[in-house]
Amino acid sequence: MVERTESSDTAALEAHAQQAARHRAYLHTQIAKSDEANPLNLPTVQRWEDEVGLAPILNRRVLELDALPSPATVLQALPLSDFARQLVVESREETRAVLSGEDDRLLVIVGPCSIHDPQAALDYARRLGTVRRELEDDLLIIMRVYFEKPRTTIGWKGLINDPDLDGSHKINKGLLLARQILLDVLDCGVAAATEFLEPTSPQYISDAVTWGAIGARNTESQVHRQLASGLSMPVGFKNATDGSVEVAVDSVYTAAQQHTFFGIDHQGRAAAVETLGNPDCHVVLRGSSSGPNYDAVSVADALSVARSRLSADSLGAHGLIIDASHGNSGKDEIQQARVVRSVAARLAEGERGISGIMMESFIQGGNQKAAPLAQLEYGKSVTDKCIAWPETEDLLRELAAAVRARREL
Ligand SMILES: O=C[C@H](O)[C@H](O)COP(=O)(O)O
Ligand SMILES: C=C(OP(=O)(O)O)C(=O)O
Repeated sequence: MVERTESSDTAALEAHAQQAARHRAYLHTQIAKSDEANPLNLPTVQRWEDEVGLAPILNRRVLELDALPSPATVLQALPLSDFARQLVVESREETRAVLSGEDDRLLVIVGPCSIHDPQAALDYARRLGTVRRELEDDLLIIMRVYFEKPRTTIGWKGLINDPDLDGSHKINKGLLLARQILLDVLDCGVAAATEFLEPTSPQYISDAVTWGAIGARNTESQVHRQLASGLSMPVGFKNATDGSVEVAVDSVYTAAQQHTFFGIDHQGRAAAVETLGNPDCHVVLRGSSSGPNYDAVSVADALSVARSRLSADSLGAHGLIIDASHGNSGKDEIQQARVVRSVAARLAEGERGISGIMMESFIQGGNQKAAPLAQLEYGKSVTDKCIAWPETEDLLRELAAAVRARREL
């Protein structure tokens, strides 16, 4: 097991609370500013096609180009505290160790399907922080802090894209708000997981992320595989929505290689990005439109595909993660809890191929239709149905007991 330092001690957290409160007050000023017409005094983007006489053929379907702050501007305005930086470094290393089997704990990625309300996110993070510390000998708990939602067709695309949930798409505000929430979650002593969807958004938030996901709708995308090859944290590739595990294994293989692709640097300038390859990628089994794949046979099959594919190229194959939601539960929170219990039972019987589990959970169970915050019930998902907090606590304790049982075998 990776040695844990003082960062998880209650005393260190309390000492940190004052600094975090001052930090939050500052951040609120920044967010308020971002609601103004021209946050951070950004230059107006000129319709260049008019100037060069290309208006009849260029940007014919582009309504508006609004300037965004550079990643460096956002990172400098909202920096990680020393405490948060240490938590990210340690928790990334712990995650890598759990995935490779050096650490016998279970990785648990748990939290709302999507973040829409900063207050509810922080409330959830505080609850999770307490359980995280209580169960840290058996579970490595990381909170789902998801700001970008991949849609099957159309729908709310998450807090970064539309922070006011009203179709106004204030991405300037969304970026700052998302970053503030991540900093707040880390300051509670809770490491964060997120899905990376837009290829340039990681430059604004990835320093605060311990585990990244590439979702089922993007797992076969070259752009996302390239992105993962340059990310600094372990990344899980979901199986495809049609159930294909092979495309996720191909992703793990591809993301481990070096790539050169289009991106932006921290000043927001277009850049050819050259990456080293990410050896800490792995598969996430999330079920599919044709049914679940969390059962023992599906897990063994996925591991065997991954091991033969990756060891042939001298790449270490990690254990995999079961996503108890999505295709594994038909997005039903009652079924999701059953999936978690079934996985816990198998762990207790000695299953070692499963390194982690993902659960969608929030303060209240179920979900509601996305709408502006004032019209919403507090602490309830605006995307997929979530397990309520009291049951989440029970499930976390059951998973910890299963890990202890597995250890004793
Ligand atoms: O996790 C959330 C959803 O499952 C995902 O964004 C797809 O949602 P949709 O099918 O409702 O668009
Ligand atoms: C969208 C998600 O999952 P998937 O890509 O498996 O549908 C998610 O985890 O939020």
